Amino acid sequence: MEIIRMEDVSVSVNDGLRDKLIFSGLDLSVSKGEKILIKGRSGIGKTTVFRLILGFTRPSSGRIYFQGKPADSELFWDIRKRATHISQDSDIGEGPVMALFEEVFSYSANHGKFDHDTLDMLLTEFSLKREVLNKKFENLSGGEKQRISIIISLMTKKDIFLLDEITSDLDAALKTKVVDYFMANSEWTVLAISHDPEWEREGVRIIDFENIVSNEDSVNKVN
Ligand SMILES: Nc1ncnc2c1ncn2[C@@H]1O[C@H](COP(=O)(O)OP(=O)(O)OP(=O)(O)O)[C@@H](O)[C@H]1O
Repeated sequence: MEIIRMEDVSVSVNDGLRDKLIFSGLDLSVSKGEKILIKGRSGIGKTTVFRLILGFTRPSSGRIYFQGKPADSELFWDIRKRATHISQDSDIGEGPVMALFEEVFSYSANHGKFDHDTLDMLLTEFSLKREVLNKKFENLSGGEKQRISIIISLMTKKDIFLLDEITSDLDAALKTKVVDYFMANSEWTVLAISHDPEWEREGVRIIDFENIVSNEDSVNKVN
């Protein structure tokens, strides 16, 4: 079943001086349960695709459908209820890690989703000791921050995962564990932006962003 469809989508942003085209001509179809790896050079617009899916960036032209329906403000709310975005910026908070969990799970959208057993299971799964919960988030290593972000995201019980470079600071064994975890659930739809070859697994659709959009650079190259 197709859950997300983009047709001929262009995105422009105003950088304060002028409207700048980020890309145009994006066609993308995502089926439920699919695992997709998005590759492409820095700045080409990969994260922008996640923002389009969540409705935080609107297309300047083209169409977005969610389960066959044209996406409007109401539908973007439905998507946000089902989707979790782990940002490339792993600095998601300050203060004790446990307080961060308490804060995230106090939001009305996440009410009732916190449970200690799942947290313990996920800490073990990703090789974190329970003591990490008492440490200040800002003092954790990059890899620890990434794993805490992953755990928070998993505990919100969503089924669409938008993962932006979530394994960049992990060692090889942990990269494998994280990718294994996201691959194992056939119900989850996973879109991962990554430069890690670890994501290039059998069954993963690899999209080279460079090949599916046009942008000013590619126009310049042609001319
Ligand atoms: N709100 C905005 N205002 C101005 N420029 C923006 C805005 N949002 C995105 N951009 C620009 O659009 C381009 C694409 O950004 P995006 O984050 O999608 O790229 P990316 O492919 O994910 O890059 P990276 O791999 O470095 O994360 C960049 O040049 C970025 O500076």
